[in-house]
Amino acid sequence: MMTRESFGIVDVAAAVIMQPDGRFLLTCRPEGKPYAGYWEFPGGKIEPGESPLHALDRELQEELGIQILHAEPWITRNFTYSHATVCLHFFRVIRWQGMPQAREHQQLAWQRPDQVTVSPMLPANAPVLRALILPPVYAITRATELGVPAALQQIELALQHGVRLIQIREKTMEKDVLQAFAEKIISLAHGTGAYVLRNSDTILPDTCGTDGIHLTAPQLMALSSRPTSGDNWCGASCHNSEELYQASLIGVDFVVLGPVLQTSSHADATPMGWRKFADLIRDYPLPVYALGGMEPDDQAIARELGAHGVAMIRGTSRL
Ligand SMILES: Nc1nc2c([nH]c(=O)n2[C@H]2C[C@H](O)[C@@H](COP(=O)(O)OP(=O)(O)OP(=O)(O)O)O2)c(=O)[nH]1
Repeated sequence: MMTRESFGIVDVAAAVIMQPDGRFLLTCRPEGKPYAGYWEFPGGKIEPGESPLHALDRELQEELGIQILHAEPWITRNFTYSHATVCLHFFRVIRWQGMPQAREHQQLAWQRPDQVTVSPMLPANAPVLRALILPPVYAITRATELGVPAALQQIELALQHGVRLIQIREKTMEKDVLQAFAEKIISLAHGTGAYVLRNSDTILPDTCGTDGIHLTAPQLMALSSRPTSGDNWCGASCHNSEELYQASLIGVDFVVLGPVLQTSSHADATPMGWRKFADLIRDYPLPVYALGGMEPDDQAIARELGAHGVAMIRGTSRL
């Protein structure tokens, strides 16, 4: 029987073991393995007949002596090494039993997403570390509808409730008003360490002080490469598998997929529902935010189905 391994693809399950304060565990590959001395997420090869989650549970027991109590599927990335092409199935492990111990005499290090202090890292893992910096909630402005003072108040409150990623999505706002609005948001957001992206359909220039761009789906489909330099964030709006594929091809940092549920901001759009959402993002390489009718409580279901988090326009006022 032809298996994925006979085509040279090695399936691997890997864990982002996360503390409530956002720190996660990296381990150093022991002597005797390819890339010994490189840092990686705990995990290992999936054996024939095993599900990725079972394989991960087995590996974490063998390597660290812990048992998974709650894990969420996250992203799935392929990478070609000289020894093999690996397909890495990442999970976020939120609860576990036991205290991680170095059962294979490997070094262990708890790290912060924005401040990784160990190296070298396995080459496949750079985008994974970058993805871990992304916060769980993506807030989208609606000042055209609310008026600037109310929109600023809503953003200020959202920042106080921990929101760390904001998109300015004012497509019809007059230039001077938009620039003043953007300046205020950027100053509020940067005061808390939050990132601000500008929607590519606004008239804000790329020198306006935002931390990157959010592409509309038509703009995403028209591009042949990622528009910003590596340091700037680049997100994209997707509604179907073609757009998701294009986003992964040009290598944006994350996507927003929807509408998942009915939403008054796009009342004429047919929502895809959670089942289709989960089907579309299964084995997808980039972090995905669910969009469309999202409320703060929807974070749990979105993550359970493999999303990175939720994007909200109205829901931010209920955080
Ligand atoms: N565990 C893990 N493996 C990774 C990561 N990133 C990455 O490219 N890999 C690659 C390295 C290896 O080619 C492959 C994992 O294979 P492995 O040899 O460590 O698997 P294993 O623990 O089952 O080892 P073994 O019993 O076969 O010796 O996946 C990561 O973050 N964690």
